[in-house]
Amino acid sequence: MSMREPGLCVVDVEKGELRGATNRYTKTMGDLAGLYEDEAAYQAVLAELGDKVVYEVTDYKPSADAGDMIIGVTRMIPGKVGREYFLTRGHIHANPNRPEMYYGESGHGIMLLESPAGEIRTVEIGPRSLCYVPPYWIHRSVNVGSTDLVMTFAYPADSGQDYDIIAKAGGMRSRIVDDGKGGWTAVDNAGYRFRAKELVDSIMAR
Ligand SMILES: O=P(O)(O)OC[C@H]1O[C@H](O)[C@H](O)[C@@H](O)[C@@H]1O
Ligand SMILES: [Fe+2]
Repeated sequence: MSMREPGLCVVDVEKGELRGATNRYTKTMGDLAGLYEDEAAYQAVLAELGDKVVYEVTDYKPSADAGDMIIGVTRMIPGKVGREYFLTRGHIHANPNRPEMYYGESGHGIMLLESPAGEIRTVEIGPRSLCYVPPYWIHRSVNVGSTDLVMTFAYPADSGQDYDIIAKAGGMRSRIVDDGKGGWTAVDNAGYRFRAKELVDSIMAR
């Protein structure tokens, strides 16, 4: 690795972005086709939101070198598709043994995690919560609040993102839905298919 200059960015909690970021990544509802359980509700929300940004990431990426680090901010608007709260696409790191941390800035979120073998964990994130995503866990954030969910994150620069792992399993094993009392609950995803043991073993060997 070569010497690099120190950096400084400022987390703008109100805007839900990182001032001084080198990249911006945005998703509209149209980019999230096939992720929600209720297709009719998805079409209705899509028609309502059009090209509105549903979540965005602003990050500072000095390099993609092993040992370097990416820092950034993610912001997701509140809402539901049917009973299901707004979510990010979700991924496992392409180098699956890389971790991540998320720090709650504002709003109320859930980090939904799934191991390659299909175990599920949920971590509730509010302001000043620091969530540790260990190596090998598939992760997706969900906004279960009524305001923007804003989180700061950091992860190794050579992590990468693999989205196929979720798509091939028919989604994540659980969905985060309205519990009917203004809160949230995790329910089974009826379309979920467990990964073959050989695939789980090969991921865990990396
Ligand atoms: O990549 P997605 O699953 O769409 O999630 C959006 C973003 O979530 C987090 O903030 C990660 O640190 C980003 O690297 C990722 O791109
Ligand atoms: Fe990640």
